[in-house]
Amino acid sequence: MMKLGEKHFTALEAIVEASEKIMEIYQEDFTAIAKDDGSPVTKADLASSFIIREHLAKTNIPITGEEGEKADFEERKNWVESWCVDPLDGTKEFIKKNGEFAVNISLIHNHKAVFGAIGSPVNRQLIFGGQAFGAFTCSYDEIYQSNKWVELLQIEEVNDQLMVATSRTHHSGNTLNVIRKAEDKYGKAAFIKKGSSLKFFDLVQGKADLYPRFAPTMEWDISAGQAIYEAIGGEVLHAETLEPLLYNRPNLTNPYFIAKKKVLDI
Ligand SMILES: Nc1ncnc2c1ncn2[C@@H]1O[C@H](COP(=O)(O)O)[C@@H](OP(=O)(O)O)[C@H]1O
Ligand SMILES: [Mg+2]
Repeated sequence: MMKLGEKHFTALEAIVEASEKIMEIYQEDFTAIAKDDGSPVTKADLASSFIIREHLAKTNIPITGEEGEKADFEERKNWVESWCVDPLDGTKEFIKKNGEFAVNISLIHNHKAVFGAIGSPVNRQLIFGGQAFGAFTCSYDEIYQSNKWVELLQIEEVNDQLMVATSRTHHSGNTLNVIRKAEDKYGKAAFIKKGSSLKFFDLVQGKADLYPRFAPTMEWDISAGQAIYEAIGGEVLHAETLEPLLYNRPNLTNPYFIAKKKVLDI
């Protein structure tokens, strides 16, 4: 297994520092404004984006992110390596003040998510890793104490009761079809409802077996989680082709997908 390098630590630091700013704003009376696409944005999204960009600028690797300039595909198609950043994933949950938001950073290499890190600002906990590194969890205070990191175990079994992760706010009929199919094989499912990429905390710890998503998401919502999950026997598959999702695509909106344990057979 490879050890994390300087750029990976820069990403972890960026998440910790951005999270501190997010939590400062979380305690205040902030307001949300609507973006051009109608989705909400707050001072916290923008402040977090600024901090993360400042950190990642040290790596000289270009960035695709939810907030800030997005390069055209004409330029992006030449990128061998790029960061993909969601400075505040789950803005709706942040506004509702239910704690279910996250900060996501992934590293894309030739369209594949090779490293990912997700931070929970409320719990001050990180998950991070990739196929070359393995996957780990640690608290925000432990990023430079690798002896305190907990290595996440390879996922080898489906839970006795099938556990399905779902969005708190975005659903569709097809999600139910996939769940029914899995239930035919594994019995009645129970649900873990959670906003944002925090769902990947449940997936990588094996608590959730399946996360079918037949509603829109963007590259920065899922790529970090995919990199970590793939390191330990999880997969994130295009719902139609059943191929792993690729990134830095012309269209940054993801296809519908199914994230699941590899051992879960549907
Ligand atoms: N109509 C839409 N188009 C694109 N992405 C959407 C969308 N509706 C929701 N999303 C994505 O779904 C994410 C929330 O996921 P969930 O429903 O699992 O909590 C949002 O993250 P942001 O809050 O960062 O915008 C957003 O990126
Ligand atoms: Mg998001």
